[in-house]
Amino acid sequence: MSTVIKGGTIVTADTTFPADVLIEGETITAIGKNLSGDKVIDAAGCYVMPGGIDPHTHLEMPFMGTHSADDFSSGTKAGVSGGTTMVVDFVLPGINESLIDALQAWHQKAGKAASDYSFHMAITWWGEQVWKEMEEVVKRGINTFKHFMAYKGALMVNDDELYQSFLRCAELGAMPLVHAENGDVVARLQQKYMEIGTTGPEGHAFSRPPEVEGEAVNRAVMIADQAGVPLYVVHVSCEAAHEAIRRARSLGQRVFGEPLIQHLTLDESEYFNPDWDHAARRVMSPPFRNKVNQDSLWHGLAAGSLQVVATDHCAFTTEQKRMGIGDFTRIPNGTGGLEDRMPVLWTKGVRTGRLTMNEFVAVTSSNIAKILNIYPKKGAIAVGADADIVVLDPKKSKTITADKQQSIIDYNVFEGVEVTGLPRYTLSRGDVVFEDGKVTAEDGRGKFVERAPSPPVHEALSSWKALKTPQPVERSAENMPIGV
Ligand SMILES: NC(=O)NCCC(=O)O
Ligand SMILES: [Zn+2]
Ligand SMILES: [Zn+2]
Repeated sequence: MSTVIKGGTIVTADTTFPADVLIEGETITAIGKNLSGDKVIDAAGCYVMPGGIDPHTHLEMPFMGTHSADDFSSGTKAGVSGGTTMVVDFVLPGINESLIDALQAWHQKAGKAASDYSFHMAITWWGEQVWKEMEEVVKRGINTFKHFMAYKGALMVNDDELYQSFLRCAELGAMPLVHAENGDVVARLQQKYMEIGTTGPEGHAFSRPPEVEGEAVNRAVMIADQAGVPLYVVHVSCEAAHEAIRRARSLGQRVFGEPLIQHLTLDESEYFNPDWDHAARRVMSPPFRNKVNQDSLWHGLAAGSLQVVATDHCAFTTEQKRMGIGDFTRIPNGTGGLEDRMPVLWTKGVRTGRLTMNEFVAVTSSNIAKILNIYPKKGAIAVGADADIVVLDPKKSKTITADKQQSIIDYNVFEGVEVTGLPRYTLSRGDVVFEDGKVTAEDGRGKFVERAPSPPVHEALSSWKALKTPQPVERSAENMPIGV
């Protein structure tokens, strides 16, 4: 069966032009004028763009004594409602747990995904077993390893572990990711604010100032440079972190930065709300920042010093958040956003002139597809690409409300925000998975996307580092001290 998307304007990361798109099976097979197919999707007045890729989600993740509430079913359905057709989730092995066992457990959970997915592997502990298993993980289609520089006593790894793991990534053609915050200082600041009686959600923000993030990004950048490996910094929230990335890139280092839609559009005043629930629902790490930091992130997207907009979707219900009444350090960290990332970014970015439509496509799909080495199978409207497509109607509006969302939590951090520019249709590998405001995708239709190691940036950096490695000085006998 073939499908043709007719009458729309194609928007890619590079260009914009009117054309129809023909899909046969799961793949785009032609792009041009006056195409015909068995089934017609009307895209008149719409933009036809690659489906979004959200490279940072935590679905059904065990964390802080509970589990994130959205699973691979509700999470991917939230995604397709907002035009996102692929998520990349984090496999989180327990301490001393085999990476391969943890990977199998995540495959099990992801069995109900309604759209495609892939995984990053987290390095939560270090030892010979981890070093060995990293190779097998790469063979199983994962080319990214995540490191937490925060969450002391739980997920955090130290600098020596980071360096060893980064070296291993360099050998395997994989890329390290970091959650960059100085976990030791955060732990002390948490203690300080609890001791002086700041027990509410605002204490979470006070204990994670931009400086602790900036320091950690600088450290990770230095370690990656010494290990000779590219680096991807997740949830970049402030100028201090952005500045470290910008500087590294200006020095020729291969460093990528990922702001979240939450940090781009919500600010720290949320934590000063007198309603405890309101403030706690917005507790995430790093916390929301002030407007100056927000502006820095927008500028980075426009300038290209930041490349990707993600969500870090890690949703907890109000009841779960209340685990931290009287002690902000126990509020499960995380917020939702999978359904809202694309509409909010279109509304606050493209409609305001902060981003072009092509930049929108770049930061929501194409750039991350290249970084993850799955381009142009994903992240492209091109012959041969998977037919993961969003038909975005720039006139369609809604007011975001938890009552109508796919996510199973009981609130939405974007509650009341009016968005204009919504999917008319979302297609995943040729199937219409969202249409007319309704999700039509079935659980379990999503496929695991394997990602091969050694993307071009990795290869280039390895060659350059090999060329630049300091060499021993060859000394002849007459230049050596005599009789020693
Ligand atoms: N970001 C957050 O607060 N929760 C999810 C885990 C993480 O990414 O740090
Ligand atoms: Zn994180
Ligand atoms: Zn995360």
